Amino acid sequence: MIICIGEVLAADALREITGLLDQAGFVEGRSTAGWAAREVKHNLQLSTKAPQHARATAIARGAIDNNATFKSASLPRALTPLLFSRSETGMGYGAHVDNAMMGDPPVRTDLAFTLFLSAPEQYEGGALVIDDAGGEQEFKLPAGAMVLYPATTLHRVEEVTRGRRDVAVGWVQSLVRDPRGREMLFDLDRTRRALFERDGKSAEFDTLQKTYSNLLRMLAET
Ligand SMILES: O=C(O)CCC(=O)C(=O)O
Ligand SMILES: [Fe+2]
Repeated sequence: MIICIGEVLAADALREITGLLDQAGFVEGRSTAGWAAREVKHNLQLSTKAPQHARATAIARGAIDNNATFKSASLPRALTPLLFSRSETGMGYGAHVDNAMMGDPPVRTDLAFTLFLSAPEQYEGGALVIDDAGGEQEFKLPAGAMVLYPATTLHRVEEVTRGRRDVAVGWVQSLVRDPRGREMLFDLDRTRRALFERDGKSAEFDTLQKTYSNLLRMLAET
């Protein structure tokens, strides 16, 4: 399941992050790629030691952690630190698969996300292309929007042919490892919320609520 979530970052949060990134120095992106992905990773990233990193992370994480759709779809158990990546003209990231485990303490990368920080009009090329069961799908979303996708896929970022593409990327270890389980819980969650919205706390809602909770109990690992 690949989902796009609009307006994860409000305009003021986006403005503050892009302001921070405009003042920051970026370093070669290769250092954080696995040994094979390194060959095809041609971008820049904000060093985690840069003074802007902590503030930009705090703003972005505040928005991501509070996003209801993100929580419902990913059921986060842990997130890796955010990576602020920049692709200038001529840069991109060839086809690769993300490392299964990242960070210290290690986070299992069940899901990956790209939070777009540049508006699509600011660059040409630079689409994130994800190769999933249905074929290749391209994503180039408005600034502040996110694509959340299985980290198990081969994916790439097309070369930027004009302008500059800034994004924040991260990975999620889900409470529910099996993507089929996550999808069922996501569907049930949306349905129980819609039913509650429509009819209030009905008997049907209570049953659905029970099913959601019991399925989560059955599938969640902590
Ligand atoms: O920039 C993106 O949209 C994705 C980058 C990526 O695939 C990665 O950092 O592993
Ligand atoms: Fe990747």
